[in-house]
Amino acid sequence: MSGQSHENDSAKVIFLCCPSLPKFMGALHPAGALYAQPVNLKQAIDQHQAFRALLKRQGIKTLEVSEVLAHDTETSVNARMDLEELAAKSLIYRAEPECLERFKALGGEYYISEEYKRLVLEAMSSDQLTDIVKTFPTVTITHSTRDTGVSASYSFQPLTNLVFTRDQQVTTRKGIVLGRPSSVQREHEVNVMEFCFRKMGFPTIDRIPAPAHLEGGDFFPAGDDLCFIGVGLRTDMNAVEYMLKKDLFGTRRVAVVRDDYDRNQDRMHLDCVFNILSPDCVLLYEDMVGKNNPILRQVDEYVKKENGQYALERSNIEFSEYLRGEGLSIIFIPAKEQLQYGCNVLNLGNKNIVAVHPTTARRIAKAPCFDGNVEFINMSAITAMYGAAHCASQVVYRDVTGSCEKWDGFHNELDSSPRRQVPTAWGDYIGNNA
Ligand SMILES: NC(=O)NCCC[C@H](N)C(=O)O
Repeated sequence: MSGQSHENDSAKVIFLCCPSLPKFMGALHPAGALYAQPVNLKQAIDQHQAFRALLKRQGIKTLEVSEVLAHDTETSVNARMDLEELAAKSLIYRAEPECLERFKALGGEYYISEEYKRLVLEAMSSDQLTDIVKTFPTVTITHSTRDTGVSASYSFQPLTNLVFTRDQQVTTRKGIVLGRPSSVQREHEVNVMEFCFRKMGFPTIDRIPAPAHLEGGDFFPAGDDLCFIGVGLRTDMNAVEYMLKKDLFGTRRVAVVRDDYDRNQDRMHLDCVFNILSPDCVLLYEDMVGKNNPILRQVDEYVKKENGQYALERSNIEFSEYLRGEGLSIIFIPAKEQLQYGCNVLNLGNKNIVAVHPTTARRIAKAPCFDGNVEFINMSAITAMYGAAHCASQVVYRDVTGSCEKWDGFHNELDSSPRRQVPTAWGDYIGNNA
């Protein structure tokens, strides 16, 4: 059970990840962790909590990664063992290479063995296991001449960007497709999200294979007929071709929005420069518009043929021209607002927009083409990490009927769509907002 047809359909279930220990580690060196600026962790946590509370007020079920990892582990041995298994894959024991032979000769192999690791993990609390999953520690053992006979040093590959739950996957009409991030700092995030989806009863339908790269911030659903996928700094054409070939987008047309020239971290994903506010109104970064613009985006449109295969139908269409051709009105976002995540709004459905830039919020609210509601939320400590409301949320289920009903997850009588079934595990989930 997962899927979304249009960015403006009513969001029902959103995966989030509250900033925590990995963020603390990332804040030690912001640039190395793919952050824009130094990060105040307390502010990031408070702002993220406010974001979650806003979603809850709108009747949306939010599933938080750490809570999901720990969910049921006190009452279900199966859940506990699954988490231990994931932690075992995230914790690496190794011997200092130059000591290896001597280490073995002295019988030290046990201390880097799977057996010892399992013993260690079995005794840990769920919170400890969750921290292991999120920080990916490597423990390097050397031989010591005293006490226990071994000495440890530590290094980590913390999941410093897991807060941006948008990016590890895309949720299309067909369901969740696991991605493959471009940045080495983000490569372990996908397995953690996969674990969470499976645990909460949201099956994934495929996974982008190497060497292709796909990040969720590049994807927008725009109805049964059309979706958008950005190709540039993060997502590549290999991934798009894979998705087209396996019909993972599920729409008749796929608009590939090419960023051939810009490829800038400030505009790393499509959701940094574009967004969908309603069936007929979009946001677009103003300074990339125009055929002669040095950072223009161009659209190649693929159309599904009678044989079920996609074929390239039109190419090199300037992005704003393409949008207008689709009958969409455009609200242009100036550079200053784009840099502060003006475009990175979250559409909760039925034209309910969460905006993180106050001027952009007002710009949308007064635009003649927009007749929905805008709520402003301060996410400055999250934008310091190069993302905002859209990046920090993965909508895994949107209701096509447009219902604004609060959904409890146990049943949804309005949903008659054959491609969606009532979820299993997450209906019982006791999160902060249950
Ligand atoms: N969809 C998005 O634009 N996500 C933001 C990701 C920010 C993160 N620091 C990154 O560079 O990957």
